[in-house]
Amino acid sequence: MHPKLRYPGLYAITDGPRDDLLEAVARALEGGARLVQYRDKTSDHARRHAEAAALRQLCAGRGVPLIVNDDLELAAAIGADGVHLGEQDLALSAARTALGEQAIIGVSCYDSLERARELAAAGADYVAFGAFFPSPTKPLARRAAPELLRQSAALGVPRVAIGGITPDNAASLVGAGADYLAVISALFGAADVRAAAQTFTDLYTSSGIPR
Ligand SMILES: Cc1ncc(COP(=O)(O)OP(=O)(O)O)c(N)n1
Ligand SMILES: Cc1ncsc1CCOP(=O)(O)O
Ligand SMILES: [Mg+2]
Repeated sequence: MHPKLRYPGLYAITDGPRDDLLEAVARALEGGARLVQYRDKTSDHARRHAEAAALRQLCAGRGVPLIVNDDLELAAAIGADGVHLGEQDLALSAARTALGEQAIIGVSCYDSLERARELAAAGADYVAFGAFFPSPTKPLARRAAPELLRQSAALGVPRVAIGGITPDNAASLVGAGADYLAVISALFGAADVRAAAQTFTDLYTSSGIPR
């Protein structure tokens, strides 16, 4: 297990571009977010670099890892803790070579236990499944069943759940074994980001589930 992935909980994924990005992430951290992912699908390189660098500083000050979505070069340039890769992104082996052994490399496995087994064996630091629910951010995302979380318990790496997760449906995923709840809209779209984060965090601190 990667030493920086010892603490399960909320995995806050950004929904930018937005003017108050740093402020919003600061609130998510106050609400207990354990991991942050910078996810910005635009091609404004200068803004993306500046935002990612500022987030790195913010997260490092709280001892929370910052992961960059898709963009290995940006992750390396700002000294991020790691990168998240999907099936359309570069290969795990290329990212490992570029970022080194200490980097957190997470991979999307969608609804595939087979892909999770393969990538965990190849050195992925966490595997992500989903979408578990209809996602406002990615309406066409492939769907996965909570059973997958139970079936993947023996993989030996943390399992992340993503897709349409809200305070109302998250408990079932925690109960099925999700080590992290990756949330975009129900977190950064909330009127009170800190309170929303705290609600997800409380599912771990009050669940009594040993982690
Ligand atoms: C934690 C986490 N899980 C899944 C994804 C999705 O990755 P991907 O399939 O590459 O899709 P995009 O996010 O790049 O649109 C993720 N980013 N983070
Ligand atoms: C990136 C991604 N991959 C599967 S669903 C999703 C988006 C999750 O966002 P939301 O929490 O708003 O459903
Ligand atoms: Mg991707």
